Parts: sequence; structure tokens; C-alpha cells
Amino acid sequence: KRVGVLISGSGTNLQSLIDYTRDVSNNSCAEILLVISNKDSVQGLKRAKQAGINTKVINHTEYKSREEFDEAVSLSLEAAGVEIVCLAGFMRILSSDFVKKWHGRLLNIHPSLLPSFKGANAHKLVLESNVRISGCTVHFVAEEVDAGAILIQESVPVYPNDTESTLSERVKKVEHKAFPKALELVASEAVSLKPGGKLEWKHY
Ligand SMILES: Nc1nc2ccc(CNc3ccc(C(=O)NCCCC(=O)O)cc3)cc2c(=O)[nH]1
Ligand SMILES: N[C@@H]1O[C@H](COP(=O)(O)O)[C@@H](O)[C@H]1O
Repeated sequence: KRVGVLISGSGTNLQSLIDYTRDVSNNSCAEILLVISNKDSVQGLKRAKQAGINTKVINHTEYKSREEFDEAVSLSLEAAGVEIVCLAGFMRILSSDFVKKWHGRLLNIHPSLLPSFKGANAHKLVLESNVRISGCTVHFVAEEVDAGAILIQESVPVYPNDTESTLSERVKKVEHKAFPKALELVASEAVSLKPGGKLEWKHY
């Protein structure tokens, strides 16, 4: 399956997807063809270039509306023949037209155990709530932010003296395992998203 990855920053999740899909011992059904960033000169773009993967910067500030930005992103993905889109630290909310067009083929990784701690500052909310376990969630993207069907979750302990950076570092380690697994499930068609928004697991 042809995969496109949308990023906005460092791209460590992108790197884990590149490494996993290129490790022949994984017999991956996925191949990353295109990396799109809404921000220029982020480390994720360097990672893609080093891997010889096509990159494109589509700057949202150059578009009059969210829908027009999303349309430009979608057209680039389609032009490359992308079949599955992964949001890897992509920090723009996507319009419902985009989500509808890519329904069931659009994955996101969130740095908390959804449905707890939705939004752009999950680690901060986790620390403020004094929970003792956190982790990451890979889910299909739905119109409602961070509310799509959950594919994979991995947990980590939260320590009393944790900061956002010590927690995010611990969570990222399990993100880098969870995201490739989730992508493989979808790329191999072991799991799919039914129109009603529920998952259909074929090989379990
Ligand atoms: N419709 C839909 N689109 C998404 C886009 C990105 C992410 C990644 N997680 C994200 C979750 C929250 C945000 C957020 O609130 N950013 C500040 C506002 C930025 C902006 O104005 O766009 C961004 C990404 C998830 C979703 C999702 O679940 N559904
Ligand atoms: N969506 C969240 O944003 C961060 C992106 O990190 P990176 O993949 O750019 O290193 C990750 O923690 C991910 O869960």
C-alpha cells in the first residue's frame, strides 16, 4: 500500500514508520512515497530527504481557508497515488471534506490513552491530573478531533517528578512501536473501518 505521511515537526514517528517499512524482515505491506509538512525547515523534512522520500511543504498561511489548504494537501496525496495517510505530529485540524474523502485510510497517533486527555497539550493535562499511567493511541481520524476508532494503545508509567519532556520522551518510545503496528494492520487489510465508524477485525 502506498503511504503518505503528514508532519509539522521533528518527525520521530515518521522515522519509526520509515525504519519499520524498510526493514525487509517485517515484510511490510506499506511503502512511504510522500511526506508533506505544513511548516518549512522542520527536522522531519530532513529525515524524509535522508531516506530518499519525496517531500512537499504546503504552508497553511498561504491559503485563504482551511478547506483550500486541505484540498491542496489532498490533491498532492492523490497525485502521488497515496492510499493511506498517516498524521505523524501533524498539528492542523482537518476539515470534514478531507476526513470524508480519506475515511478509513487516515491514521493519527495521539500521546495519551484516549478518550482521556484529548487535544494539543495531552502531556500537560496528564501531569495536572496526577494519573499514574499514560501512553499513546493510534486511531482512525474522524471529524470529531481525537475521537476516531482506536486501533492500538500502549501504556507507560507516569512518575511523580515527571515533566512534559520526561513524559513525552517515555511516551514517544512506545509511539514508535505502536504506529508501525497500526499502519501494518491497515495496510495488510487485517482491520478496516466500517461506514458506521466501527472497526472490522478480519484476522483475529
Ligand atoms: N478532523 C480531524 N482532524 C485532525 C487533525 C489532526 C489531528 C492530530 N491531533 C491534533 C489534535 C489537536 C490539535 C489542535 O487543537 N491544534 C491547535 C489548532 C490548530 C489548527 O487551528 O488547526 C491538532 C492536532 C487529529 C484530527 C482529528 O482527530 N480529526
Ligand atoms: N501527535 C504527537 O506529536 C508528537 C510528534 O512527534 P514527532 O513524531 O514529530 O517526533 C508525538 O508525541 C505525537 O504523539
